[in-house]
Amino acid sequence: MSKKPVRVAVTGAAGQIGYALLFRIASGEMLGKDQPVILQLLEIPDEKAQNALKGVIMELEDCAFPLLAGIEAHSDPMTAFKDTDYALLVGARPRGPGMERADLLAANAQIFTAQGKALNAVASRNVKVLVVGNPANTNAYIAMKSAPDLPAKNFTAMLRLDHNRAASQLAAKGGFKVGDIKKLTVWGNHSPTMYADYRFATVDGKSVKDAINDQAWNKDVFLPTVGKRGAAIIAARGLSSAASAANAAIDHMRDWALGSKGEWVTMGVPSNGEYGIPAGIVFGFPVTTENGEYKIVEGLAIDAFSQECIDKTLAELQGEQDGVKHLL
Ligand SMILES: NC(=O)C1=CN([C@@H]2O[C@H](COP(=O)(O)OP(=O)(O)OC[C@H]3O[C@@H](n4cnc5c(N)ncnc54)[C@H](O)[C@@H]3O)[C@@H](O)[C@H]2O)C=CC1
Ligand SMILES: O=C([O-])CC(=O)C(=O)O
Repeated sequence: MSKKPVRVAVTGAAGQIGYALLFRIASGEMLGKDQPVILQLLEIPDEKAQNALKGVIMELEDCAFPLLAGIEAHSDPMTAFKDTDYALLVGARPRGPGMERADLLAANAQIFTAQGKALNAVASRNVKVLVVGNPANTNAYIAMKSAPDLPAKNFTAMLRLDHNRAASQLAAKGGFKVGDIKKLTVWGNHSPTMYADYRFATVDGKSVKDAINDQAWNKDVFLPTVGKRGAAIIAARGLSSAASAANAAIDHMRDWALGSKGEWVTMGVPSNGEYGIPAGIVFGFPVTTENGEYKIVEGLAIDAFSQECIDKTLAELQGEQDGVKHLL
């Protein structure tokens, strides 16, 4: 018997990431090739954006995806999020050249307050929320705090792009196949302060750190390259990353919904105090996922260098959180 369709809300559906994301959700890459989906698409109530959304919907129709059980266009989160099982909060202003993601805080914070409230009011009580719009960790925190009737653990932020970038850089450096790298993680904020950590990573059971054996490269090349990759793409393309961001969103949701089969993945999730991160801070952690739930990998040794990196990214997140206190 075929499965009952699930509802997937996507905001910013007519934007660049939306355009790289929706077709893959509709083709079953996110929730499985046997899972029908109803897309509930949100754009701002502006004629140009709504027209662009219409065009995207026409293209979705023209793909004749067998798993696409319905498409809705919305301009109000209260209708877009009705009964939704998954919510991908992409819609927000992207940064341009010379901006840091934190510069978007003021512009984007109100969006996530309103959308958190709407999720609280109308979404499925089990809704799985992924915040992509920047600054992603703090926006996820804002949405979570604005939705007190939903479980806090259902609000996550995207650090998977950083995780995938780190894997790709390591593969190039060590001559590994990217898919063979296990137990990699990125701690903290989706910003240049993030700490991509390959101390535990393995390829075929062997230590990646031992194989690379180059702390100067780690500190002076790898961490800045991964941390500033978003800016490098803006400098090259004139626009922020979109296809790779959509790909990471698919990876994040797929693993959360369908399980990581024992492998570590990175998700930005509200801390319960793990590794000394104060409860409630939405922080990148290594997690494993099973049966629709994620679990933070605990008990990892944190050396002095790692602690310094973690403290730095935490301090930045706490600063961002302080900056939005008045909205919550
Ligand atoms: N977490 C991550 O790893 C990454 C995050 N991003 C962020 O994702 C966000 C979206 O990026 P793009 O798609 O490139 O931007 P874009 O400007 O191409 O599209 C954003 C869309 O969101 C819509 N929008 C704005 N406010 C909205 C609201 N309140 N409700 C619904 N829709 C709304 C806009 O009309 C626009 O169509 C940006 O904040 C960007 O910085 C981008 C790449 C990676
Ligand atoms: O850098 C940006 O503004 C977009 C983004 O988050 C990324 O590519 O990591």
